[in-house]
Amino acid sequence: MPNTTTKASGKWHIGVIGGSGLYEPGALEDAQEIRVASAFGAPSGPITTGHIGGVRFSFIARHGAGHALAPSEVNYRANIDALKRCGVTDVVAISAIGSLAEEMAPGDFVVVDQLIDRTLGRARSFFGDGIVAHVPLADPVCPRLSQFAGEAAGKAGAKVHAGGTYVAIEGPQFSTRAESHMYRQWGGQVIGMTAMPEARLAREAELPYALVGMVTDYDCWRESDADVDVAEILTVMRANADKARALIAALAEALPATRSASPIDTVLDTAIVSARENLAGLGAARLDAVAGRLLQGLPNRDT
Ligand SMILES: CSC[C@H]1O[C@H](OP(=O)(O)O)[C@H](O)[C@@H]1O
Ligand SMILES: Nc1ncnc2[nH]cnc12
Repeated sequence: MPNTTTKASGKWHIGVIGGSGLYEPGALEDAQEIRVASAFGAPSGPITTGHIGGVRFSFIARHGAGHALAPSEVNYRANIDALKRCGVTDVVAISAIGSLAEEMAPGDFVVVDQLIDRTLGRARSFFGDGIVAHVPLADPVCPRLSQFAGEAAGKAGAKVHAGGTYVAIEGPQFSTRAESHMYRQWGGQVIGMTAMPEARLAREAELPYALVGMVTDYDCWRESDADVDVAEILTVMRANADKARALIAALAEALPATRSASPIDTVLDTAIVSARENLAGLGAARLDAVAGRLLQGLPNRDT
């Protein structure tokens, strides 16, 4: 189902990336499961696409069916590229997160607004191979989409924190106690293993990105609390999965009828520094979705 929406249509098409414990999106009208090939390798799995009200949603489970992919094994580029190929206009990611802040308690939802990247060696850019792009990332999430996602989380019955700095660690091990204390000193409020490079790549693909984290634990900094373990995370996530699906449904209602342009839609206009003639070169072939807007009309030297 390539490119069923263009941003020019004024219609929302929300890509949802479901994290730990959220492997399917809930009821979508006329739901279809599709396999989308990406030039960047295999996405985590099929995409389920359908409508809620007038809004199209396309859902991918980040860790794949049966949670087969570790955070370092997720092909973040393929997932974002595949969503873009479906015609997604905006991406909402839903994640399990640990809390580094007393007031963000297990069960609460946090609409993340800043990220600290401690991941190592993950493919973090679509560009290279002759095409150099430097997108701005000062504010790595879209404030407009985050606002709607936060409203939707509230309507779904969650206690919502508007804003929070997420520390993305490589994992798969949880943090040491010293690291956990250090991240708190850095100003980290929540912690996870997947928001980077996902947010970077969404920005490069000109997709506004929002991240709603569901707090599952207090990591290992809090003396009165047991140290985080997976069983604890999955118990809280299972209890919250219905709320996450309700959030998706509420988002369809929270969005205005028409999608107006976002500055993120055209961020590549001023980010690509390589000579324009290089855009038709070798590296451009696989950028047909991510940077297709800029490549249209250029001769393709690969064919
Ligand atoms: C299953 S526990 C740790 C795992 O959960 C979070 O995943 P996601 O962000 O996809 O919900 C965390 O980042 C770790 O990958
Ligand atoms: N404490 C934690 N550290 C890293 N990722 C997590 N995901 C959920 N809880 C986490």
